[in-house]
Amino acid sequence: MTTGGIHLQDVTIAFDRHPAVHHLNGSFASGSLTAIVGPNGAGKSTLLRALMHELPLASGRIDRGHVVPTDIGYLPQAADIDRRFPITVGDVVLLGAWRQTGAFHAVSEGSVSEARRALSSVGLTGSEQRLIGTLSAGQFQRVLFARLLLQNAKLILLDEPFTAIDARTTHDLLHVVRCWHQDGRTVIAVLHDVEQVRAHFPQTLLLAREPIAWGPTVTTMTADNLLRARLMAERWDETAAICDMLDQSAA
Ligand SMILES: Nc1ncnc2c1ncn2[C@@H]1O[C@H](COP(=O)(O)OP(=O)(O)OP(=O)(O)O)[C@@H](O)[C@H]1O
Repeated sequence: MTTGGIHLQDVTIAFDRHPAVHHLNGSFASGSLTAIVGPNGAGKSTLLRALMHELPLASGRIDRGHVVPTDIGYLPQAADIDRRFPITVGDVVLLGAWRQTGAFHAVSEGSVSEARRALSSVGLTGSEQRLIGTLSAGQFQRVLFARLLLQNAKLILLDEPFTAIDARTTHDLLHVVRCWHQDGRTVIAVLHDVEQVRAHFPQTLLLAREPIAWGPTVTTMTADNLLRARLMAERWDETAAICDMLDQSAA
């Protein structure tokens, strides 16, 4: 499943002209498994949203190779999802089949069987009829992974997929991530657990609004680099305007 890789050239992303990510250059190789790590407010979620076309760039460019928007599977942070909506587990998983069904077409028997299989592979066999509001946080995260399985995306973006999730669920969902990687999909995950990154993610982008290091995890996740990222975060000027930031880094 080749995507041609995702190439970033001098990418800057800003909100109201305040830069959240700036001067980011580098590539996510096709089929790579990368963690994005950095302090709170480092621009990690912002970068994911730009990768999935949700945010415009203030400058620079992202070349997504052969990846079109429908090839991208995205898991937002759990806090961004409202679970009070009265729909069933089966319906949430079937949303992953929207590329086949479109907006107004009936769901095929094939998609229903796939949804059932996807739920089984995340340990939720037979839970199709449950309302999502009745699930634990870990069970709901399994459902969202099942939806991604059904989507069959080439590029998978996960925003803090294991935050506030129990160890058993994390273990099971890390297995799903490994399978995606073995299938040759490109997987990028925002994570905070340094040991988890070292154990399971071969590549890391260490971000503190600007890149601290990007490459093999063994060379990027050093104590020195982690300290640099933390010190950068302590010095952030939240009111800095985009032009000032660009001027400073050119100086
Ligand atoms: N919609 C928005 N409007 C204005 N500013 C925003 C918006 N989203 C993010 N920001 C700002 O952009 C910066 C980067 O935020 P982002 O959420 O990308 O950081 P993060 O690295 O994902 O942080 P965390 O680890 O806390 O989730 C922060 O200063 C944040 O306040």
